[in-house]
Amino acid sequence: MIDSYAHATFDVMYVSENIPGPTEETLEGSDIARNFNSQLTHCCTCNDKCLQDCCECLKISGGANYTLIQNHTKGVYIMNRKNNVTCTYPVIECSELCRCSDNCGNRLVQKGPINSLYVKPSENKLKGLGLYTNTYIPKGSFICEYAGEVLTKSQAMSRYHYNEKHGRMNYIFCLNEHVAGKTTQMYIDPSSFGNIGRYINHSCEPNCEIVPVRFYYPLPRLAVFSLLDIQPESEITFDYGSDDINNCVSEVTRKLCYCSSNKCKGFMPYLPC
Ligand SMILES: C[S@@+](CC[C@H](N)C(=O)[O-])C[C@H]1O[C@@H](n2cnc3c(N)ncnc32)[C@H](O)[C@@H]1O
Repeated sequence: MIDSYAHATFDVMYVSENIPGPTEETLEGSDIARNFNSQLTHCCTCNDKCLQDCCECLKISGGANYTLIQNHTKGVYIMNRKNNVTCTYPVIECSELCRCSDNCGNRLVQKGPINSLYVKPSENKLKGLGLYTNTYIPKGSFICEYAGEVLTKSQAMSRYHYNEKHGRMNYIFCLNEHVAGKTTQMYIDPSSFGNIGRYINHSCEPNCEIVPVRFYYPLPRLAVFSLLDIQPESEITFDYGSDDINNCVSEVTRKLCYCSSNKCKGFMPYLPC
């Protein structure tokens, strides 16, 4: 994958995609590993371009994943699926394991992030840094991954409490993956190993969402897709708690949200405990 944002800093090791966190010899650790392995090795035998009716990767995904739209300069692939479909089927892209060509329309996230992103302090300094775009992004576009270490719940909770105790920002994202009637929960932490997506702030009225996408290897990718047309110089945001998993904590302990949307709920979502 080409990721032109890759760079080294003294406190963050840049990784373009999710990496496994520390091994955990527990039931939870082996459950997550089993789930990952069961997702491995999907591939198709299409000759060139993949079509919905015969491509195995598209069949598992419940239909076409992406659609090519044309504008006057170039074609752009956008997400083709409604939210309820995304929840029921995993998004599986074609990959090196498949026989189809590299130009197959079912390869998007693996081509890497768009190249218009930059990091700067947010308008409200209390949010810290934020991720911005210097070009227009059409609705449905893939922007970048939110990549870091994949952790079990107990690992995530212990890091979360450590961050709280030491007044450090929390980067851990809880992914609820709903596939075939089963929900798998996993935690992604880009604080020490992360990519450009680690700078995306929360908004109660976001312009992006996270979609789990798989190709080639079993860890899911957290792909950030635009929910709206995004204008140049806008901040990229998603809702950290869109599954409404946050009602188990009293409001006293919750952090204030500075997203400045008219629909702001006042508090940041909280990790499920
Ligand atoms: C994934 S990081 C985002 C990048 C971070 N702002 C930075 O400077 O590196 C998440 C952290 O950013 C801050 N943050 C993100 N969205 C926020 C919001 N809407 N209101 C207040 N703080 C926010 C919180 O400290 C949160 O723990």
